[in-house]
Amino acid sequence: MERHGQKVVLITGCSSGIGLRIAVMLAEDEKQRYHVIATMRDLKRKDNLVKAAGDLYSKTLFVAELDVCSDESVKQCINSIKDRHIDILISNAGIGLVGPVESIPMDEMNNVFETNFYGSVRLIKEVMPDMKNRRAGRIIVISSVMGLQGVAFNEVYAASKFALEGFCEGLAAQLLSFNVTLSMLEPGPVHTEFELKMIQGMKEKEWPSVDPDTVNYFRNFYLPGAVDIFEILGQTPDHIAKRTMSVIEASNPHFHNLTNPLYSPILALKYADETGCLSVQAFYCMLFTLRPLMNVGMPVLKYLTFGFMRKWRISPN
Ligand SMILES: NC(=O)C1=CN([C@@H]2O[C@H](COP(=O)(O)OP(=O)(O)OC[C@H]3O[C@@H](n4cnc5c(N)ncnc54)[C@H](OP(=O)(O)O)[C@@H]3O)[C@@H](O)[C@H]2O)C=CC1
Ligand SMILES: CC1=C(/C=C/C(C)=C/C=C/C(C)=C/C=O)C(C)(C)CCC1
Repeated sequence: MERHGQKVVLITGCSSGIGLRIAVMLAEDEKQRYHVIATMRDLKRKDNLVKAAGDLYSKTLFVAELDVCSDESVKQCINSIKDRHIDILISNAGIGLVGPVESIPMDEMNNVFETNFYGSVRLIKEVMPDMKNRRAGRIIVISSVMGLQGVAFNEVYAASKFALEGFCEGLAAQLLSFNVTLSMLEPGPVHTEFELKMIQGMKEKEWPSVDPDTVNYFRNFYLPGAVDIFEILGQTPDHIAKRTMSVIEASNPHFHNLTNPLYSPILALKYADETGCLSVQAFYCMLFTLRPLMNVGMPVLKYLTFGFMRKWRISPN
């Protein structure tokens, strides 16, 4: 187990998607600068990762069990690492939740917060004191554009990522005095199992306790819109992994790291108008009246964004 001179990186949620790709990309580093501890809550799901790592498995990439929802599992995993020494922590594990709010049981909402918000907090709390002591370390949190901008029918997921953004914004300032950097990655749509669960899994679902208008808006407006957004803006896990690598390698990493410039016009609406009316109205129009235009492509979305800004007499700068 070669570790000498290598940076120890711990990543959560590596059984699939973004976590898997980040783990493999770091393990493949030509200069072998990273000792990657790729964790997952269920080791029975490690086959895809092991296959993707190939010869690097047990050389630069190691697999360990870690469930971000369990104090015991987090402690056990961190205690199993030599001197508990982690140079780079990548908090990636997360789950989505889509659908009309009135149909979602409170325990499902709790589970999203327990995983996306408390899962990252639990991990950071366990690793940060050692980083502070050593006056060195890097923490990267995979947030989402939905941590900066709410999206209809994703209210609870967005709330969990907003919570994470708020928590980390405070912490990032505190950590600077300990020479520890904290950076958020805010991807837009990425083609992973997450997409399948958030879109495909929703198509056949019944909503017996929800009024027919809301079901109609969800099925016939939101879902086709989300399909378009994934088609037009969707990135690959490889793209997110490359961006993560550049944050790791930056001498002064940024706090926010939006991975998808095509999503920027949507976010610009929010920052252009402090009353919030512009983005709420624009989202309303994009969802209910203008969605068919979106599959003409992103230039249309950009045009619409600036159109709204002109209408509201707001300058883009
Ligand atoms: N895909 C997208 O469009 C976007 C995703 N993101 C964020 O990216 C991150 C990764 O998602 P992505 O790769 O797309 O989706 P995947 O569903 O492919 O991966 C999610 C990973 O998180 C793991 N996970 C879930 N719960 C736990 C837990 N309690 N403990 C440890 N691991 C857990 C899953 O493990 P298991 O296999 O056991 O379920 C899986 O490995 C998430 O935080 C997500 O919110 C952000 C923006 C866009
Ligand atoms: C932008 C936009 C929409 C959908 C956005 C989606 C679906 C974004 C998904 C982001 C993801 C998956 C982030 C993960 O963390 C709507 C509602 C169709 C209305 C028109 C504008």
